[in-house]
Amino acid sequence: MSSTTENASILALAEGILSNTKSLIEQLNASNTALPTFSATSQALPTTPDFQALQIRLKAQLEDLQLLVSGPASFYRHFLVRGYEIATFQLALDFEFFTIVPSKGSISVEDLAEQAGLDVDRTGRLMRMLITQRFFTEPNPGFFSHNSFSIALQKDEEIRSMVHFSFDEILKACAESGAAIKADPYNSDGLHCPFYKRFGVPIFDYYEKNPQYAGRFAKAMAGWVKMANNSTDTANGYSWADLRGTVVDMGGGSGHVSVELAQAFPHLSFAVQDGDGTMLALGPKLLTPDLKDRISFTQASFFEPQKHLGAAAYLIRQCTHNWADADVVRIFKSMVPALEGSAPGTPFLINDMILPEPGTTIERIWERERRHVDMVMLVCYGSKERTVKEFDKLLKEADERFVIKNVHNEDHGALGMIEAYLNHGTNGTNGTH
Ligand SMILES: C[S@@+](CC[C@H](N)C(=O)[O-])C[C@H]1O[C@@H](n2cnc3c(N)ncnc32)[C@H](O)[C@@H]1O
Repeated sequence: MSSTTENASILALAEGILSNTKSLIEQLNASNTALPTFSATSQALPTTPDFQALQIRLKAQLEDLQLLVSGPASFYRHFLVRGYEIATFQLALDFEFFTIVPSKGSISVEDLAEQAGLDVDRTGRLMRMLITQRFFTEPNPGFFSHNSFSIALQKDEEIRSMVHFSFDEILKACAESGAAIKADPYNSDGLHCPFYKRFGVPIFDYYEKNPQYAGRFAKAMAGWVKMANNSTDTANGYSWADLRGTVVDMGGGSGHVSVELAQAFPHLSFAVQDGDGTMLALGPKLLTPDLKDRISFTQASFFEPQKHLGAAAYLIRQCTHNWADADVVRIFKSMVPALEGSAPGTPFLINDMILPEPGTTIERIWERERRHVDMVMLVCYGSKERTVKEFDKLLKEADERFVIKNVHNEDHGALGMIEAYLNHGTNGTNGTH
């Protein structure tokens, strides 16, 4: 359940919009940011938590006003054609309109069509459809230029990769959702999900077999960090300063999170583990000389018993959401020998998105952003994002002695941090430090 403006009159909504727009302008003035326009030279907006909170409030009001002003019939008239709007955008990405249209000046429809390798008629029709949605402009008939929204995809290859991969393989997988789930309505995992139905392999195997798309996926993930603004959630989500020793970063990929933490907390060392040797091999290249002795890389599967004993903490970041419940229980079980072999109270840190418990009153847009990612998991991995209660249940299923001691960032930020431990203390201790 999300907080709503459900019973607000359209006038109250409009007044709220006016008041929040004034606050937004004040924040922009205070940070010396020019007011946004559709011009290709419009300045980027701030990404501070205060500004984002205001954006979310305003967007919820704008959305409600738009819905109420439209009414259901007119709303569905526009909703049902989103598939065509998405097809237009997919074509613009596939035919590289965003990079072909020059950053300054304009390009004729004929030149754009020739460079894109597409006929002039459909090039013009696609561009004019996009323009109605506020991507690109047509300053003179038959000549196209960028606006602030289209140029954003030219300027940043990582953000463009995130958008393109979403409109390519992920959209194709989404289109198989009905067929995949109807074929097997009671099973959901990497082999029973729309991605598997579309491509015949689990998603990680797909990228192993298609290195050209694996490269775009890696860039897309870097783009997502910029768009979701979540890079600081791990560093701020736990009291790393209180730890001493080595943090094991399970499923750490190239180790980019360990690198960031090692820079922020120079007293700690990190042992990055990942199942994928190729991703792991990228890690040592990220290391500056001062980090070389503090970060190690080992190929290890988190489904196998954890071999690194006596760590200061075990971190698993953005991995549990890729796996179905039964697999997550296996991952948690594989931690038990290491936690038994470590000091009582050694933290097991699960750093993943946390969904609100049903019935919690929160911002609708905030919840929707989390449910978007939950749907990514459903479609691409047959897995899910979880509430704290769901994590607790899986931990207990793996071993009754798991206890959740703390939850950080539960109701703000993009990623939460569950601080669990294995209660194996002796002499009546409860296992905590
Ligand atoms: C979504 S990425 C998260 C990477 C990193 N922890 C982060 O937060 O950016 C999931 C990672 O899990 C790794 N992975 C998949 N299966 C694994 C396994 N069985 N054992 C260890 N790592 C695995 C993938 O190679 C990938 O690096």
